[in-house]
Amino acid sequence: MTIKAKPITAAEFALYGELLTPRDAPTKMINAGRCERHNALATVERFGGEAIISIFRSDPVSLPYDCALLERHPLGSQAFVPLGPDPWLSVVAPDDGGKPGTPIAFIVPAGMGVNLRAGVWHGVLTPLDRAADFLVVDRAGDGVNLEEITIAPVTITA
Ligand SMILES: NC(=O)N[C@@H](O)C(=O)O
Ligand code: NI
Repeated sequence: MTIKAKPITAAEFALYGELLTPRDAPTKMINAGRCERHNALATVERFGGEAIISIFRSDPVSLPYDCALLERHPLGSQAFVPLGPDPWLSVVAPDDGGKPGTPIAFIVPAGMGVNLRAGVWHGVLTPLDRAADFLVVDRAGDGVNLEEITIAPVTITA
């Protein structure tokens, strides 16, 4: 199967999570009016455990990219915020009776993050073309919070 990567939109991503990017208008001004607070773009879901903040320093992939490994975190959400200047690839898939359905590949613009809600099938982190660092907020603690599945490779094209 081949799928074409498409620009991410809040509406199309809404089934899977939220976009982490400033809104059209700030929630409020803070710091004596010098700073816009774009508040609560997403919430950190966790079932037990605690929310942690990590940095993922990842090698890149390039398009066309054969995606064969999907995963989900049933006990917590997972947010990725790029620390570098490049666009990146976010692959998600609907749940189809406990298995991933047809994946969807989104191109996320430079500087924009995403929050994946708990239990959402996704491809592991995929910077595009250049290695990149991401700030990651997710859940650590007891229980199995990583379910991986190998699928028939899906070729993701530009
Ligand atoms: N396994 C891990 O920490 N990373 C994945 O969850 C990922 O989505 O990249
Ligand atoms: Ni993950």
